[in-house]
Parts: sequence; structure tokens; C-alpha cells
Amino acid sequence: MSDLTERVARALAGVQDPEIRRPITELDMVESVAVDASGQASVAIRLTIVGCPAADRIEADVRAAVTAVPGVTGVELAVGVMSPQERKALTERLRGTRTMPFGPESLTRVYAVTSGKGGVGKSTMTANLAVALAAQGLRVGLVDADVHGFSIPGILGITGARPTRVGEMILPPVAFGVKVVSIGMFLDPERGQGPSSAVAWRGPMLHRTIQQFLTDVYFGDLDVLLLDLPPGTGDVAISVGQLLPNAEVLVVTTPQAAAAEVAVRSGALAAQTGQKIYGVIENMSGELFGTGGGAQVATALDAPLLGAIPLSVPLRVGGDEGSPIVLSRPEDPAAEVIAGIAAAMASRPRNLAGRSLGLRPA
Ligand SMILES: Nc1ncnc2c1ncn2[C@@H]1O[C@H](COP(=O)(O)OP(=O)(O)OP(=O)(O)O)[C@@H](O)[C@H]1O
Repeated sequence: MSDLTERVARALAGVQDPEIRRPITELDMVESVAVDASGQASVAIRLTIVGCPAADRIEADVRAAVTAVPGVTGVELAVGVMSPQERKALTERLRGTRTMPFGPESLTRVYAVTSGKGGVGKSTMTANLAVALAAQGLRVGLVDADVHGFSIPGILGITGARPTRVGEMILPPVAFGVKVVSIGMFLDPERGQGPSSAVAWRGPMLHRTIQQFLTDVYFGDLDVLLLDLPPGTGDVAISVGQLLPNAEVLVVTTPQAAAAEVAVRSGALAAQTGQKIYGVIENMSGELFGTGGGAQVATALDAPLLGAIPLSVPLRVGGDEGSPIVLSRPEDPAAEVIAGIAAAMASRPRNLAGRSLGLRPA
């Protein structure tokens, strides 16, 4: 390989697949690279599937990367598609041999966000925390497992987005740097299923779906995985407890005593399945609903109160419009408290609990 060809090949290692978020060179997407004596580069790439939504972006990024190499005078780009065998090999390699990538052996910190009752702002908190964590440079995944209303895609402005399928593998849509998967993305509108229809699935079906989300959706290596659970002490919470005993629970409550009592019950369930409570968030705190519910839940569960988020019109409007206020209105008092909680989460080291350090007593 000539020096210039080598430099072009190295430049291609800087181009990422925007969905898989790995360099295209590691994904076997670069088929050939050649540069002739006049500096004309010929590059052939192959994408995972035809009509891959990321195709335009990859093409543009490849052109830009190659053009930027000193000595290159022009670029000829051929775009092809992987054969089924190549795709299979890639998905197998990406998925690795692990069946549950976020179990106790993983370095990913897993947070299950729960509440006693509905409407306390659990999904709003989860989405804004995820976005704030991603904005701080963490690799963040979000699983919307709230079968009673899949509000996450709406809050993150990706209503109607569908995951990309590559063979058996599911690539989640990315919103504000967060990889998002929601049960709502798998409903079939032609069968009358829509984002507003609660899913009437019972235990075993839900268990399999959550398990599939965690194993078949390619999130890559994450620093943080957040799960938006349905309110209460239902089947999903129990499944998550079994599938991810390492998950730490974040309890969201409003300041009122009635909400706090049910929140304590849902937190206590998590403790029974062996999960640790990371902390409690009091939402809609202030004049209208009072304060104190969060502290009450925190004391009852022997967990810290992470913050009290005031009622905020911009927070609600941001949710309705798909524009999380931690980014669009960071000066809003509610956004500031959420960002503070995210900063505390981001400052925790990667999860080493349950990992053997390979040391033996002498
Ligand atoms: N601090 C707040 N100030 C004003 N509005 C808020 C606040 N927190 C949440 N909301 C609004 O309250 C409504 C319910 O919030 P959200 O959907 O997040 O609740 P939830 O607990 O996830 O509900 P469910 O579990 O039933 O889906 C939304 O319209 C949201 O924008």
C-alpha cells in the first residue's frame, strides 16, 4: 500500500456508522481503498442493508474524510450492500456471545426508574436524565418499558421512529445522543395498536419482550442504561428484578402523602428482588402540592433524596414538543435540578460491583 493509500485508509477509521456508533473500518464496511498516481482516490464501501437510513450520512462522512487527506485530488465512491452472510457475521460479532449484556458482569450502570402511581413525571424525569447524561459525554441507552403509555418517544421528539433491523439485530433510534427503544416502536398500527393503546400483555409475554429488548437490541457498550418502568409493583418490575438484579432503582414521587405511600411500596418490591435503591426524586415540588413526600419515601426506603424538582411549565411544554429542557432551557430551575442529579450519576465510576478483580488472598 502506498503512503497516501494508507493515510486514506486511516482517515476512514475516523468515520462512524451513526447507528452502530463504531468506525466503519471495524464493521467491515470498507471493501477497498486505492489511490492512483494523480491523487484520485477510489473507495468502495458496503452498507448493512439497502436503504439504510444512515447511508447518506456515511457517504458524506466518507467523502469528507477522504477529501481532507493531503494529497488526495478527488474521490470516487462506490456504495454497495453486504451479502446476507456478511451481515450475519457482523451481527454475530457485534452481539458477541453474551446473552444478557447488562447483567451483573457488565460495567454498565443500570437504573430502573419506578413510581408508585402514574402521572408523577417518571417518564419526563427518565428522558431528561438520559439526555443530560449523554450531554455530559456518557454513552446512554434508554428502554421504555412503560406498557401503560409509551411516552418516551414523544418526550424525545422521535414519535413514529422505528428501529433499523440488520438481520436478527435491532438498532435503536438515537435521540439527543441517547439510544432509545420503546415497546411503542414495535406496535402494529394496522392492527389498531398505537402509541396511546395500553398493551394488555400479561406477565410471560412482557418478560420475553423486556428480555428481547435487552439482548437483541444492539446498544453497544453503554455507561448507563435507564429503564422507564410502569408505575406500581407490576409484572415488569418483577421481570426486571429477575433479569437485571444489578439494576439500581430510582423512585419518583410527588410530594403528597398518598403518592409517597405507594412509592414506598414499589421501592420495597425492588428491595425484595435484591435490587438496591439508588435514590428518590421528588417531582412537582412546591407551593401547589407541598413538599415532604420525597423525604418521607427516602427515609422509609433508607435511600438518599436526590433532589426536588419544582413544577415547571417549560418542562411540560418541552415534553409535549419533544424538546427536553435540560438542553433547550438549561436555566429553568427544574432543568437545573435534573442536571444536578445527572451530574451526580455521571460522576460515579463504571460499575464494578460483582466483578472479580482476579485477586486471591495470599
Ligand atoms: N415538574 C413538572 N412540572 C410540570 N409538569 C410536569 C412536571 N413533571 C412532569 N410534568 C408533566 O406531567 C405529565 C405526566 O408526566 P409523565 O408522563 O412523565 O408521568 P409518568 O409518571 O411517566 O406517567 P405514566 O407512568 O402514567 O406514564 C406530563 O404532561 C408532564 O409533562
